[in-house]
Amino acid sequence: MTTIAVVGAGAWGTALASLYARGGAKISLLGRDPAIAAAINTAHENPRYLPGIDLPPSLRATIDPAEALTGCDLVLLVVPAQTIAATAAALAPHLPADAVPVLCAKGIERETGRFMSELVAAALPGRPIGVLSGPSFASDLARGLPTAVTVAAASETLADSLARALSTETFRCYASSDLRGVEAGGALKNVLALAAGIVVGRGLGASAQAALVTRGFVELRRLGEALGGRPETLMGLSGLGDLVLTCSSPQSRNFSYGAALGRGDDLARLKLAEGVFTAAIAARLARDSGTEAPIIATVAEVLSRNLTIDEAVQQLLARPLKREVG
Ligand SMILES: NC(=O)C1=CN([C@@H]2O[C@H](COP(=O)(O)OP(=O)(O)OC[C@H]3O[C@@H](n4cnc5c(N)ncnc54)[C@H](O)[C@@H]3O)[C@@H](O)[C@H]2O)C=CC1
Ligand SMILES: O=C(CO)COP(=O)(O)O
Repeated sequence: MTTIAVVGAGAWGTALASLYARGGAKISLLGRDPAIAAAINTAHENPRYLPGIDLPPSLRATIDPAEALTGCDLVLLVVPAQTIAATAAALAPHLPADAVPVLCAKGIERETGRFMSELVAAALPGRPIGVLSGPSFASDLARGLPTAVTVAAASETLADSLARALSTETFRCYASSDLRGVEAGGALKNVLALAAGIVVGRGLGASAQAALVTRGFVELRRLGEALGGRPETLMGLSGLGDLVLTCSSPQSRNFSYGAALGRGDDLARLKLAEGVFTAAIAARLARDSGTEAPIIATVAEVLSRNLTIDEAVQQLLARPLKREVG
């Protein structure tokens, strides 16, 4: 049986760990906050990140890396994208030599433009790497609702074996060897979910929302390909699938952040919205690769307060007319 360690006791890490604990797997959950670990172990709830959701009593959380990581075959890294490099480096001394890191964060390092797999390859050299990404809300997964995602690794054999090890009766993992395509889709959809939220929060209507998602997908596909992803991956669960989910539901924190921005609400107390950190670097990668990505560029400008939302809408509508395809 595969022994799994989950690093990060936030919403997604807790949901994944509870899924595997329910399935009877050998699983440990590594957090940072002793109060949250204690609540998971005794009240079987994560009151901060998954309030009101019953966790399996067999799930054990700890804040001790050695306790969580000793003997693990797979280590799921489920911390915010901008902290992945530091987290991987801190884990290195505790990780068994043959443990495979599986990245579950969605983002691009904002200062360098490096993808999560590049950061982890540098911090944990010589290890094969997996990526898990796709349309999957933590609260859905934690409640045992059916969910399907993509699990990628450069080697097809490893991707197949990771997909087998990480699938359960309710969680279906499709294998892929397109690591970059899976990572690009997950990172870019967050920026587009911010845009969809802005459209809804500003009251621009369902027609504008559909146009935004469709043209947003064109950008995700174009830029994803320019960054090395395969078109079929970008049209799959980790690209189109996750874009559709997060651009249409207030359950998405990126969508909600965009909606708050669109309404002019206070942003201070909102939850993690990874797109906020990815937007500017995604816009820069588009510019550097000569890829047309006006929605992504506009989101970056709005977030940095260089454009108001009304100016942004006007600018997008005033772009020269063009053929839809080509
Ligand atoms: N929540 C969801 O439905 C899904 C989230 N994800 C991705 O998973 C990643 C994590 O998201 P969530 O768990 O939802 O976020 P969260 O905000 O619920 O939890 C983040 C966790 O990371 C820890 N953390 C924060 N800063 C840290 C640092 N500097 N070093 C180490 N740990 C740190 C926090 O203590 C917390 O346990 C994100 O990249 C997100 O896009 C992917 C799929 C679904
Ligand atoms: O990635 C997710 C669902 O697949 C979660 O989306 P948010 O981070 O926007 O909540």
